[in-house]
Amino acid sequence: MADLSSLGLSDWLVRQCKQLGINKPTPVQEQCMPAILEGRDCLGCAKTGSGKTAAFVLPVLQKLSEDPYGIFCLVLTPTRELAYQIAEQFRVLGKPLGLRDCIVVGGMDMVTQALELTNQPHVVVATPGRLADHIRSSNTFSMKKIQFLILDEADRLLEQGCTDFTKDLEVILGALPAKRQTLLFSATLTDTLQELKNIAMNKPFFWESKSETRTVEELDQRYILTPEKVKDAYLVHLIQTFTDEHDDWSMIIFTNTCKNCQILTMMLREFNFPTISLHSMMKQKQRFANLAKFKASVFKILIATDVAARGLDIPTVQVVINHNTPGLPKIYIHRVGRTARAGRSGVSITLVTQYDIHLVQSIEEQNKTKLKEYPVEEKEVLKILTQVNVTRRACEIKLESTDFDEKKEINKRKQLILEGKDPDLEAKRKAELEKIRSQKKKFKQKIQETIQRQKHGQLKKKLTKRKQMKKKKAAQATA
Ligand SMILES: Nc1ncnc2c1ncn2[C@@H]1O[C@H](COP(=O)(O)OP(=O)(O)OP(=O)(O)O)[C@@H](O)[C@H]1O
Repeated sequence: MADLSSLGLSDWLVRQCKQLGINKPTPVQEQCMPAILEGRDCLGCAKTGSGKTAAFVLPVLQKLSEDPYGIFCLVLTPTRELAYQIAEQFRVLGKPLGLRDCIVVGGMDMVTQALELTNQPHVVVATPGRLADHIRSSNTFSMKKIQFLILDEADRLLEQGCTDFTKDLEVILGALPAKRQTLLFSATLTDTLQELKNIAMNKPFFWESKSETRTVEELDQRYILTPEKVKDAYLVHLIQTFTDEHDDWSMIIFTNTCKNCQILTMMLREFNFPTISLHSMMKQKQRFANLAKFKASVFKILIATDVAARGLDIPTVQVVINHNTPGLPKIYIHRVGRTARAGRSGVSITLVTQYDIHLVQSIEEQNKTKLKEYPVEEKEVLKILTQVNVTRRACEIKLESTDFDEKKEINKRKQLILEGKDPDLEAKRKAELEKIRSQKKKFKQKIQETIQRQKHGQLKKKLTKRKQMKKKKAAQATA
């Protein structure tokens, strides 16, 4: 295996890596870094926890040290917490350069970000929505000279859907030079490969880890079959047994909605489990504070929605529990990838109800691995069933009394005001965007229908003509 200096990194950068415990390159780093240093676009698809962040941070810092200017590099990532994590890696590794970075994410003060952007930082790490807002609303900074555009978790940034980033990415790409290096990384790239290649300008270098499975060998993937109504009792029992059998541990529990996240946190606290939550209905400062407390092991259990499913690198996490079975195999891969990172071992346990069997089958099929059953004494679970369900119900009632849903709207408005935006104007803008989208959709449908009608018409004409020809031939034959 090559070493970091033979891959083209200067001594100062190799020394920085060693300080971080990065002594030998991982496969994705060994394969992708030389191509990036040669100036090529690159698509890197490697398993969770395999060092994809350093695979792009290191070559960017190497190139920046040869020609320091700002804005040199733009990194886009789907969540705010990931943006902070990536910026931290740039900062620590790029310290000898006096690296100036700027984090541009939602939920934080826009004016402060705008001032930082005007200082032309070397590296900008952003979530697409907020950066697009800055581009739309001001021309006090330019990205026309950037050398690198990086899409971390690229498939998530490019996927179409209700929360897609498409509009914002179009605005951002319009503000970048065509002549640049484009690097795209993710653990689940291949299903959107063509779209990814469209973004990457010139014959990208493509590398993906050879193994058939997307999850690492060190990950022990388990499941528990449980009726929906008994699921929470299994969860409490799992945490209790884990607490009894281990001293130094921490776990992430993924669930499907912000409300469930809130209720499960309240419920587990009733059982004196040190639990904290992370979801998109929380104020941004609270999200960062909770994540910091979990990373510092002040709380051992983090209950999160999929806002935490990708990229977060927290070495102490030994267990990931899926309180709900993820709807897509790739969500499963990213969730369980929060443990068993950088060669460490880890366990994932998915609570599978009678409604989720088909989901587990598609996870096993796509990931080419069989989940093994996790042994649990069912009678032990049934002993606490009533207590758990009563506690959960009490938490639900308590949450309802706080108007959690209405609070969502109030929070959103407050957040917008904090960010220096007018909530009513935002609501109007969103409504207009929605209207344009639905008009575009109707227009597309109309075109499709017209094409279908034309095809149908042409087909009809052909059939009539064929019939007439047949009749003519028949008449000639009888004449
Ligand atoms: N060459 C290396 N040797 C040892 N540890 C490394 C090396 N490169 C990165 N790491 C460490 O491995 C951990 C995981 O790295 P990173 O977060 O970049 O993984 P990833 O591939 O981006 O994972 P995900 O797909 O979940 O985002 C980090 O703590 C990082 O510091």
